[in-house]
Amino acid sequence: MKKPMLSAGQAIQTMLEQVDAKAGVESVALAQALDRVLSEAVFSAIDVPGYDNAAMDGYALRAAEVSPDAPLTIVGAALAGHAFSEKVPAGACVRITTGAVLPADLDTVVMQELVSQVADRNSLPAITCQLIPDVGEHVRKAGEDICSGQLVFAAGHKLRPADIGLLASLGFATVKVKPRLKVAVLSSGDELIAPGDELPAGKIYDSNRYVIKAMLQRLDVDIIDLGLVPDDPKLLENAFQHAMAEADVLITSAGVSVGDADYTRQILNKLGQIDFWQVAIKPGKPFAFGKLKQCYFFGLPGNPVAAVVTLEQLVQPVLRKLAGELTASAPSTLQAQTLVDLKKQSGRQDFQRGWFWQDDTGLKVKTLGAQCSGMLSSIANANCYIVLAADNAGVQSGDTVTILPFSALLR
Ligand SMILES: Nc1nc2c(c(=O)[nH]1)N[C@H]1C(S)=C(S)[C@@H](COP(=O)(O)OP(=O)(O)OC[C@H]3O[C@@H](n4cnc5c(N)ncnc54)[C@H](O)[C@@H]3O)O[C@H]1N2
Ligand code: MOO
Repeated sequence: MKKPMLSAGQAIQTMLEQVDAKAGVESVALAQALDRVLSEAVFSAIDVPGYDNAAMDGYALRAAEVSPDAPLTIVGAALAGHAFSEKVPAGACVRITTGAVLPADLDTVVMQELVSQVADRNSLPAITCQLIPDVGEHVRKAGEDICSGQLVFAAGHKLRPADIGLLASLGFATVKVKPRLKVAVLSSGDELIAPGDELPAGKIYDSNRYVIKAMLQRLDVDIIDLGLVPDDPKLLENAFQHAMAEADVLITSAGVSVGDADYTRQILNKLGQIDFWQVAIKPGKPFAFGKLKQCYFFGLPGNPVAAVVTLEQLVQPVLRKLAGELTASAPSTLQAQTLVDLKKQSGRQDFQRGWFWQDDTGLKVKTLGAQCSGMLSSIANANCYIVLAADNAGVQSGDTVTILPFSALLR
């Protein structure tokens, strides 16, 4: 009996169970660490801030000494980078700027806008406060952001821009990260012509390799471009051997369906193994996963939209695990009202391309023209998928549908 096709969830689960994060550690300069995945947990060696300091420009004083009738004599100034280290006598205060060390024995900062400049009984410059402050007001306490010894990031965290700033604030000049994945990419098909070349009749431009590489750039992997490979089993096998020697992953497009020139499966069987080659999604049914010894193989369908959808939905979570990223939670779906009818044949989970927006009554979504899996414009003009379950038989305008906003790979 024919084996039932895997659902998208089952396919992802099957692949995730079979892959382990790439081994190895690299030390990189912090300025080069954006989008890299931490290979070990990061703990802070210092308190941030390192000392009690002013959160406002104004006057540092003892809150208990503030009274409208008792001017506080200004005995000095504490500036950011220049502490006031003398003793502050009773009845006195210190001019202070934002970020300056709070002088010892003082507990509060009053904003300069809330004081009046006066003279004390010896005609020295002094202030009175218009309001009685709370103790500790406008003081940033040592360690209130991060304490020495605190876990800052777990191993597997992918560094975002603010994380780089945080690591700099903790004094890290370098960080230990996982090595980047090496991903080989090829397009196969005798009908393909490189963009820029003349287009003879009956040929098309290779778009898959370009969209695949662009999406992979968002994942911060090293790309090995194996180019355009014609439907020639020997040349395809050579390209696969090249990937096996140099890459952690090979991503191909086309050649995994049932066409006469679909050699990919034969070569995979010869050089490695195929785990599965069909998934019950539309577009994207002819999707193959396998192994070429140490190199993982993802065979994307040739139809351009199917290639994009399978790379984003099925391959992305596996690449993230291979890159050592912490297992991410399932992508967040939203509910929206469709403003168009949606046709659907039952059998496969459908990823229709849609455009969603918010209006006064909630989230709305519509499709933009035909949903053919050969039409890249359907995805280039979209910002989400409308996800219809395998057993859904169509949706009417006004119904509520599940949408999945595009992930970072497509934004
Ligand atoms: N009898 C059947 N025919 C097809 C089936 C099926 O189940 N039974 N599945 C269809 C589906 S679904 C898809 S998707 C395609 C995928 O087939 P392949 O992955 O083997 O790819 P090809 O047949 O070589 O190409 C399909 C289509 O995509 C164009 N293409 C291929 N590579 C590129 C590229 N790099 N850039 C732009 N466009 C590309 C190619 O010219 C074809 O038009 O099979 C269906 N057929
Ligand atoms: O994957 Mo195919 O593109 O479903 O039509």
